[in-house]
Amino acid sequence: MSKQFDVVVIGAGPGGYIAAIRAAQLGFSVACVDAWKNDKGGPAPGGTCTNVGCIPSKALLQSSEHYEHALHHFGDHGITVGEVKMDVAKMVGRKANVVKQNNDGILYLFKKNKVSFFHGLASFTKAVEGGYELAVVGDKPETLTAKQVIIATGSNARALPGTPFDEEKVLSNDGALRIGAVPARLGVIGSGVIGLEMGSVWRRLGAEVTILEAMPTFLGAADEAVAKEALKCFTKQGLKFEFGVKVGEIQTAGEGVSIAYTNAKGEAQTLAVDKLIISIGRTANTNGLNAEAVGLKLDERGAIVVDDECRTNLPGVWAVGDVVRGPMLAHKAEEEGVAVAERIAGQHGHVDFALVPWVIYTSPEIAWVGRTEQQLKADGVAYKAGQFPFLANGRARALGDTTGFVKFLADAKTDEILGVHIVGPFASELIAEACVAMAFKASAEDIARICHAHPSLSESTKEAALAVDKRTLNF
Ligand SMILES: Cc1cc2nc3c(=O)[nH]c(=O)nc-3n(C[C@H](O)[C@H](O)[C@H](O)COP(=O)(O)OP(=O)(O)OC[C@H]3O[C@@H](n4cnc5c(N)ncnc54)[C@H](O)[C@@H]3O)c2cc1C
Ligand SMILES: NC(=O)c1ccc[n+]([C@@H]2O[C@H](COP(=O)([O-])OP(=O)(O)OC[C@H]3O[C@@H](n4cnc5c(N)ncnc54)[C@H](O)[C@@H]3O)[C@@H](O)[C@H]2O)c1
Repeated sequence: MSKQFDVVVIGAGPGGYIAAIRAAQLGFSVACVDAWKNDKGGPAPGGTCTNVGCIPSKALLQSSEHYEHALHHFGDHGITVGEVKMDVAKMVGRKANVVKQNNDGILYLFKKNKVSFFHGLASFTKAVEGGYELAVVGDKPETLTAKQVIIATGSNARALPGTPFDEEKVLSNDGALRIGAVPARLGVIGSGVIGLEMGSVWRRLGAEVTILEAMPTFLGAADEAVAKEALKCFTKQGLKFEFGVKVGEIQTAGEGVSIAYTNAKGEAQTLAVDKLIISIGRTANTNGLNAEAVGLKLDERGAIVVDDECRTNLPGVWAVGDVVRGPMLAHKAEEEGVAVAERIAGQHGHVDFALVPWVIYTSPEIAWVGRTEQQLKADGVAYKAGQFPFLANGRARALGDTTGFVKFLADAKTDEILGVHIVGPFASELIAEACVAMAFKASAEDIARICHAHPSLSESTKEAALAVDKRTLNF
């Protein structure tokens, strides 16, 4: 006997669990099915983000940053500590607890919002009158029928051809978060977000980290000035980069890992490391959905084809998050999940893809929203730029972190803010003001006229807005 719901959500990552909660808030009967298993085989809702992504990576970044401060920066504050040691097992255990708190939090939210949760793999069996039938294979097999289906099945790490992840020596994001002891030499392929965040964690803990990147330049999606400043800082910290490389054979026989590659000059090189993280992007995950049973359309890269409003080619079937086009970010998945639930309810769900912020949680942090200077040039937009360094900010000096700057880009004629780019302390938090301002189509002058608390890092945002009109007060 099948269990009937108005809405069945497949996947309980940030896209899925948020869509399920919003749909329940709107009065629908909702089920959410998720296959993720914790170490004991039990449910672990939250998807990649909670289990092997956003949350655990930030837990390790925090622990390793504390360690680095104790080693190198406490002395500046007059603090002497005894021998500083890192218990990696304890750090990883703390991370596991943080993850579990988030898993439990989602189960609690499902209960609170009366979302029925099923632990298992959901697949389409057939289209039925007014909806779809789905099979759940898991602890307890179930058959569900749904008038509307929201697919939020996320993504998987992309492997290099011929080099599968063994999670012992060749690590995806999953293995990179579970390393049990600091490797003496860590290799990373790909200088994107995961490479920088995970490379930073293990570098702080004492590994010699070498990052091999195929592109000739660093962080092509970021504003060039930000990328330049960040690269300078990371290099000073000891991360080693090689750009413009072509990775060849990777050997794991014997001790460690050996990576053959050609450098930017075309010279054959070999990198020998103890562990290797491969972070070269992710691919949409539709494994196990049985898309063929209902004729769900995928693109050539395996992502579900959707329109701007997350509608698939099938009536009543929607898809959100990493499994569809667009940036693979948790907050983008969440926004799409909310918008889809609202559209199902006949409301005007809306996501402004131009205003999805990016944050890289390194030290310095990197954050931006809107267009970069190079994009504005390419688009032929006349703009004004204003920049303010944290070096001139009193709070940053008191914190002991004066790296980086805030940069504003505003329309030359109307002064509307077109992009805000931050590299420096708490960029992840500061960027929210720029998101709000841009959502309300604020001008740089609007920000410049707003009273910001003193002393605060956010004064640098105001000063960068003033700099657009060449009238900074503290620089
Ligand atoms: C190391 C790392 C760090 C990251 N850090 C950040 C960050 O700081 N900020 C940020 O915004 N983004 C970050 N991301 C990206 C973020 O994790 C993803 O964008 C986000 O998780 C996508 O959410 P989603 O709901 O689309 O999919 P996912 O979170 O991948 O969830 C999909 C869920 O669906 C389940 N599933 C799949 N198929 C089925 C099926 N057939 N039946 C049942 N269940 C199924 C999966 O088991 C999984 O639980 C990070 C990613 C990684 C790898
Ligand atoms: N803070 C965050 O928001 C955060 C953190 C981690 C991950 N994520 C998400 O997860 C996604 C995946 O992260 P990622 O770091 O794997 O991907 P990425 O797209 O950020 O970076 C991949 C990098 O690998 C390089 N590359 C690709 N193929 C290569 C090859 N064969 N040899 C050498 N270099 C190669 C690319 O040029 C690129 O610089 C991110 O795009 C992001 O959406 C977000």
